[in-house]
Amino acid sequence: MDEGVPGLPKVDVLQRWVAEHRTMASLGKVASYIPALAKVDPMQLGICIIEPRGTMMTAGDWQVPFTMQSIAKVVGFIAACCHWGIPYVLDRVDVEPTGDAFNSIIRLEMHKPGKPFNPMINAGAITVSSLLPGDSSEQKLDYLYGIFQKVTGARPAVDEEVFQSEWMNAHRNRALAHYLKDTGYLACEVEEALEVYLKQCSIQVNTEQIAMIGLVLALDGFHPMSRKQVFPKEIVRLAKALMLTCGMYDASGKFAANVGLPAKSGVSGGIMTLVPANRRSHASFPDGCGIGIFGPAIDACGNSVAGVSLLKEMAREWDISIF
Ligand SMILES: NC(=O)CC[C@H](N)C(=O)O
Repeated sequence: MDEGVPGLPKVDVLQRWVAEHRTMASLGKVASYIPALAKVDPMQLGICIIEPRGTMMTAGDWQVPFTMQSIAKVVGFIAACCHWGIPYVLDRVDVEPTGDAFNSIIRLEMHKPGKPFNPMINAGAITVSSLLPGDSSEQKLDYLYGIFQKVTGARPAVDEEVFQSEWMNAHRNRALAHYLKDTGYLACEVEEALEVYLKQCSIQVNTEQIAMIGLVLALDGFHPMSRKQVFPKEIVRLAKALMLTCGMYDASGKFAANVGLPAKSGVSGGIMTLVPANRRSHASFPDGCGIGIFGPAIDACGNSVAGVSLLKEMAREWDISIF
């Protein structure tokens, strides 16, 4: 723990904030359109912050496992870019925010027919899943899990109950995938792309693992523990730009205004965010950090209510906005 280390935020401050912001969860609801997610205790809130030297600050329900959901869209996008290069991927998915819900279908047909707006919404992420290398869902997932493992050191586990629950209720995602197949943007069969996409959503993590991914992104793809450049800098920069502009769905603008960090949320209540190295004289995290949050009660946009509220307080008090 960093408590008492000069220049670092105090863990007891963080714990007090978690206790205060946990109450905000009553303003949100756990996602119910995936039945397995509806069973979770909505009042949980946990956070893990990891700095490049490996120092960790934690509070609340930081060890509770949850599924990555849309946070995995960042890893999927990085994986596809690592294999194909950026131009090939961006020919198939754009980098523009939509202002629509994460599972919205409406713009696909209305604008640039069929080309998904960005990889952080479902249409874009399903397209990205179809691009992963391999001739089967197993091979594609194997590649994706390998990318995940480069950061966390472990092969990810899929929560089978959540996956089955999503698979049986994936009507809207299936509709998106069929539309993408029709317009030629899906690089494999519909069921294969859906299996890859929904299994990546069902990867089980806790706040420490997503903080670790956030930290590697903060360091432009450099892994401070293995001391290897695990992803090319250009790809990580693009992923962070997408997180900032599209990562919190149609609340991305408000999040940039109120918090000012690249972030990605998921309907299970996770938020992965990061602070880049900051040379401002009183910077709270001068060498940067990765932040993982879990708070399962979400708002109408699909973002953790207590998690966003906690991050606003941190941004205000610790001056961690990138702007
Ligand atoms: N916003 C999310 O986290 C969405 C992920 C979810 N598995 C879905 O596709 O509906």
